[in-house]
Amino acid sequence: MGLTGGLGAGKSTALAALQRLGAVTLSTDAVVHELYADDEVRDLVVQRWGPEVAPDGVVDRQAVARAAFAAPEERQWLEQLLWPRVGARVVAFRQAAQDADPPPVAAVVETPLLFEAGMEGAYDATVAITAPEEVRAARAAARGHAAVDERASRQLTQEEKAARATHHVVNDGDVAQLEDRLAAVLAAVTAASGA
Ligand SMILES: CC(C)(COP(=O)(O)OP(=O)(O)OC[C@H]1O[C@@H](n2cnc3c(N)ncnc32)[C@H](O)[C@@H]1O)[C@@H](O)C(=O)NCCC(=O)NCCS
Ligand SMILES: Nc1ncnc2c1ncn2[C@@H]1O[C@H](COP(=O)(O)OP(=O)(O)OP(=O)(O)O)[C@@H](O)[C@H]1O
Repeated sequence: MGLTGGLGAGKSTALAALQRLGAVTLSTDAVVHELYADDEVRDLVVQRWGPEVAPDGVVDRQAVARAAFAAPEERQWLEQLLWPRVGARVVAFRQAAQDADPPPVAAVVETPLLFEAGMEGAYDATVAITAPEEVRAARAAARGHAAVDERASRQLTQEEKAARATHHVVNDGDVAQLEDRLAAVLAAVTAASGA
């Protein structure tokens, strides 16, 4: 299953809840973070944007975000560098889930740009997590991400994500409520796949 949602909607919180419910999970944001520890990736971003994006040889993601969201072609360059590498990790994760005995309840991949990247066809079902705009904006602001407006403008709106997804979960209560709603989604997905 593919899981998505806007900035600060609660994707990571939902992914953790799904893991508690017995799913195996992968966060593509976490994969991206790991990829920056790869020397090849680090050297390529330094070649493009200069040593200030990796002070002391360690990639500073805030600095990368500022450089990447400064212009569409910079963002595109970064996405073209990272997405194939992320894709390879997703394929390996799904293969491992398929080979597991006993099989997990579900294999869930969190992908913020699931629909924007045209990846939805790769999943049997998709779920969009949304939250009331004011809650989401406050949570996103508390994260202190660089280039929040630029990230948001590269994404579909919450309404569009919800309309495209097989399942839509509103994260407007506490974490226990979110988990209950996700349990219902898991039950529906499992029933639909005949598992
Ligand atoms: C720009 C980077 C360095 C910022 O790192 P940072 O630690 O500040 O943020 P993090 O990676 O945790 O992402 C937080 C959120 O930002 C948003 N975001 C990330 N990349 C993008 C993007 N290319 N376009 C729009 N929004 C994005 C997502 O909503 C994501 O959940 C990093 O996100 C990155 O390398 N992005 C490019 C790769 C990508 O497209 N990742 C998305 C998943 S494959
Ligand atoms: N139902 C909830 N109740 C209380 N706090 C929540 C709830 N859902 C999420 N949060 C909090 O809101 C913040 C953002 O949630 P989370 O990290 O899950 O969102 P995200 O969509 O993955 O964000 P990002 O786009 O920044 O990666 C976190 O600090 C999280 O603990």
